[in-house]
Amino acid sequence: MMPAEKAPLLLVAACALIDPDGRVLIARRPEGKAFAGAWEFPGGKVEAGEYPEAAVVRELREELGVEPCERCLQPFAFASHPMEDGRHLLMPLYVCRKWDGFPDPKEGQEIAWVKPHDLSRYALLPADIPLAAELRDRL
Ligand SMILES: Nc1nc2c([nH]c(=O)n2[C@@H]2O[C@H](COP(=O)(O)OP(=O)(O)OP(=O)(O)O)[C@@H](O)[C@H]2O)c(=O)[nH]1
Repeated sequence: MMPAEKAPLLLVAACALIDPDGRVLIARRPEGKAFAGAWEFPGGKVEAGEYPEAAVVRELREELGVEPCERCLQPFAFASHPMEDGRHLLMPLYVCRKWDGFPDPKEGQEIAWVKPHDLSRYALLPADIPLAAELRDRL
């Protein structure tokens, strides 16, 4: 798909937590949010003046109550995807294998630990589909 010309960028940062069995944590967007019911990688919008790694740490804390150390966030891939509202999504995806705490959904979202091969069985957000394929092929 060709990105639209001159679309404002939306910078979102996301993270695939990976457990010792190689499973990836995905979360289901709760009711009330855009794309409710779709599965995604934990993360969110990068705020003004924030850098992406800090946004990931903040969002993992807010959404799941886990504390990754920033240096455990490994850049893995990115999504570049036109959005329905005319903006263009740019989303770095990090992977992280070490964090403090147990993931506990703080926003009523469902979570699942999924083998990379099985990610395609979930209704992922469209921008995440190529990322899931990369996780399957490269993890
Ligand atoms: N967190 C996250 N957002 C994603 C992913 N894939 C993807 O297209 N997005 C899009 O990126 C945007 C992130 O917004 P968000 O609503 O999660 O961010 P946020 O928590 O900061 O939102 P808020 O405005 O409700 O506080 C949404 O448009 C969402 O659809 C993903 O894997 N994880």
